[in-house]
Amino acid sequence: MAVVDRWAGLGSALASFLFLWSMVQRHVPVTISHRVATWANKLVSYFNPYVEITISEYGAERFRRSDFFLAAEAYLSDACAPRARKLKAELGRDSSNLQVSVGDNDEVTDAFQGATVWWYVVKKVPRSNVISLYANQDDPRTYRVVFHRRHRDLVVGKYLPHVLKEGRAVTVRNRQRRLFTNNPSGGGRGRGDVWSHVPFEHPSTFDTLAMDPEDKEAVVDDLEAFREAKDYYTKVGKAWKRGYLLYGPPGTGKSTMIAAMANLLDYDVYDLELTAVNNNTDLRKLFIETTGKSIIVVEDIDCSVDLTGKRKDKKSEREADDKPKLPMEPDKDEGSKITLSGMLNFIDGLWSACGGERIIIFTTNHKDKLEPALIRRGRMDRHIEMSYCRFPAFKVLAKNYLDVEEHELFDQIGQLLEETDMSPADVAENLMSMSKKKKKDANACLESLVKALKQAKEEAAKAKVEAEAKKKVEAAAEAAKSKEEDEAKKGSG
Ligand SMILES: Nc1ncnc2c1ncn2[C@@H]1O[C@H](COP(=O)(O)OP(=O)(O)OP(=O)(O)O)[C@@H](O)[C@H]1O
Ligand SMILES: [Mg+2]
Repeated sequence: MAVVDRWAGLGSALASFLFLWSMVQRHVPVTISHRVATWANKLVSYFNPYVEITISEYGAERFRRSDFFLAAEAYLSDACAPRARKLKAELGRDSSNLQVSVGDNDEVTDAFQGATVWWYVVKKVPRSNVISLYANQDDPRTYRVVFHRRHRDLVVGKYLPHVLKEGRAVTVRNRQRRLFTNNPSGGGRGRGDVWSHVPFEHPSTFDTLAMDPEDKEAVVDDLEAFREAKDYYTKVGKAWKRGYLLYGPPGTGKSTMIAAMANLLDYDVYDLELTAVNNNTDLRKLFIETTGKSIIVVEDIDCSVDLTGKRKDKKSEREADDKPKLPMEPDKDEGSKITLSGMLNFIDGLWSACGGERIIIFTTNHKDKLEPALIRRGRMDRHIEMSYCRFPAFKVLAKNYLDVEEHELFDQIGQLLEETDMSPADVAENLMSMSKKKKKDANACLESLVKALKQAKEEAAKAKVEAEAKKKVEAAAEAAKSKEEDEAKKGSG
């Protein structure tokens, strides 16, 4: 880098010369002084083979740090910090991770396709008599990127875009993922007004998720294909998003799977509570304020909106009838309700393409109650059934909870699980409660599970007998009633 400094020295010598020249230029015609200055500049650039590009911390938008600067900072901390002599360690804004970056007024060297690039971190010291209104801008920094002029095309055309791409990827890798929930409608305009967030720290992964291994592998493959498919979506002219419908009885792992998906893809989660949204306009606003690399979840979609478009809670829905829970026709009072058309726009409206890389997930306990238009392929691209715990899923739970992969009771448990519908949540609870008391005594846990399964089987058989008896009584009452009506008709005739 000494070479660069030597040329920088020559530049400043010539600058001093130009200053002296300006002192005497009032005695010289303007055109001549202008020419001399131009020649001097040409002379410097002719002999100085180095080119410099600066990246300022605050660009045109004075109140926001420039995206390129942030990407360059992340890139340097990842790729070049190990070679820097002065390092700066800080805690990320949302994270507990320690982030190490290149220190102020230091230089690092980077190599790219045979070209050497020098990076300088220059901190502008604030003038003592200036009071800044913006705390962050007290001491803005600038990156100077210096390279030989023969690499100009390479640096501008390839290296800087590479820095931007890699820097953004590092930022995504290092960020603390977040779980967002929507604030009640009527909030302001920014993301902070419509969504609140907490760190997303759910430990679920596909390894700990109990389900049929083949189904699990298919879901993982699908998600990984989606993540890599940016070019494909562009080629076929589709917004880069994918919809999943997770359906099945309570406690079968729908919410757990969403967390596993977020952990696999490294995405944020937006948990959309429809009962807190006033109308289609607010719904759109919420969608627009989501970012890329995110999963937008509507849990219990069948319980959120009814035929008239009013929101209701899960309990009152369960007491309601079996009609589809979203209106087919747009409601007349469109401004004050969420309608089916609003929901469809939410999923595949024009603005859903902004940013891309989003997954939309609906969960439900009653797939049959959903409006077919809402879940047709193309909107909900994949329908995933989460079912009661069968033997392959049980094996995952036994390994997770008890560290047991083989056991003499497995055959019996496998048989019982085929005959009895028990949710993975209930199976897990049996394994866990015993393991707490008996310090992970696998035998005792599995015996307790066998007992619970037998009991559940007996109860199911009893309920079946009772239901059949009730049906018979109802049929007999119905027959007696119609016989009475027939006789009454005959009597009156
Ligand atoms: N398939 C599964 N694999 C591993 N754990 C599971 C699974 N299903 C349920 N569990 C356990 O049971 C608990 C409840 O599961 P979860 O909340 O995912 O069920 P759900 O299908 O979303 O239920 P609901 O329909 O009531 O929302 C989880 O915290 C998890 O510990
Ligand atoms: Mg759930």
